[in-house]
Amino acid sequence: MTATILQGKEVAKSIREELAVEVAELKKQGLVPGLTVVLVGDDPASHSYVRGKSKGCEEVGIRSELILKEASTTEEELLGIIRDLNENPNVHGILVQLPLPAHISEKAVIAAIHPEKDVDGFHPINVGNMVLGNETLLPCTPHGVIELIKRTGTEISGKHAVVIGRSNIVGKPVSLLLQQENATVTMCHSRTQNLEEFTTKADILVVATGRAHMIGKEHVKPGAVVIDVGVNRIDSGKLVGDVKFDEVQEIASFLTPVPGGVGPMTITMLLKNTVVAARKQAQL
Ligand SMILES: Nc1nc(=O)c2c([nH]1)NC[C@@H]1CN(c3ccc(C(=O)N[C@@H](CCC(=O)O)C(=O)O)cc3)C=[N+]21
Repeated sequence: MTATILQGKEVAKSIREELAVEVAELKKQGLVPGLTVVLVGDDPASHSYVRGKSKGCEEVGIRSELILKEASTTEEELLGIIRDLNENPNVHGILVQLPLPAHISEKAVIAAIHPEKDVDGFHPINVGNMVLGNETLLPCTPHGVIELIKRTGTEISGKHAVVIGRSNIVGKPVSLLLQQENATVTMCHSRTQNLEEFTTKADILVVATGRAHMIGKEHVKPGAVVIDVGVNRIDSGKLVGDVKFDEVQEIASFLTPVPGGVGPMTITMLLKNTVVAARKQAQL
C-alpha cells in the first residue's frame, strides 16, 4: 500500500477561504477581528512562525499587529503589555510566542491573558474547560490534527489511537480530544518501554516527539493513519518531521508531510479561534 498524502496546506486553504467569507460578513456588521502577537527576543524560528501567522491573518482579513520586544524585556513589562491588550476592545486574540527567554515565567504570562482572548487555548481556564468537554477556545495544533484526521474520512470512534509525546501543547490535549471523539487512546512518551508494541496496534498514530525521523515503518501498522506533528530543523536547514516519510509512506493509508501538513493547520485554527473570540466578545 502507498499512503495518500494528507496535504494540510490544501485543507488549510479551504478552511481559510471559508473564514474569509465569514470575516467579510462580520466587517459588514462593523466587527473587524483583531489578533496581536507578542514576540520577545530574536529566535529566528520564532520570527519565521510569526511571519506565517501575519500572512494567514492577511489572507482571511483579520487585522493583525505584531509587538516585538527585545530579549532583555522584563516579566513585569510583558505583563503590563498583556494587561493593556486585555483591555483593548479592538484586540480579540492575544498570542505570546513561546518559548520565552528563561527569565520570564511562561506560566505567569499565560495566566495573565484574558481567557476569552487566549487564542492559543493555553490558559488554565481554557484547558480546564477542554478537559471537562465544555465549549472553549481549543489549542490550535491538537484541533488541527483532529480536523485533518476527519478529512481522511476515517471514523475516529472506536479506533485505537496512539499518541507519542505528552507535552502540554500537543500530546496531552490531542489525546484528550481523540478520546472525546470516542477513540481508545494510548499515550506513549520518552520513557515508554517497547514503543513498537504499542504503536503497531494503532489505527491512528499521532507523533509529537520533537525528535527528527524517530518513527520508521517498524512502528506502524499497515493501513494506519499517521499524523506527524514534528517540526525539526536539521543541520542542512531543512525542516523535517518525526516520521521517516518515505518509509512510512509505503505502509500507512494516510500520512501528513512536513512541511505542508500539520503546520498550516495550526495557523488556520489560530485564525479560526480569533474569529470565534471576536464574535464572542462582540456578542455576534
Ligand atoms: N504561543 C505559541 N503558539 C504557537 O502555536 C506556537 C508557539 N507559541 N511557538 C512555536 C510553535 C510552533 N508553531 C508552528 C506553527 C506553524 C508552523 C508551520 O506552518 N510550518 C510550516 C513550515 C514553515 C517553515 O518552513 O518554516 C509547515 O509545516 O508547512 C510551524 C510551527 C506554532 N507554535
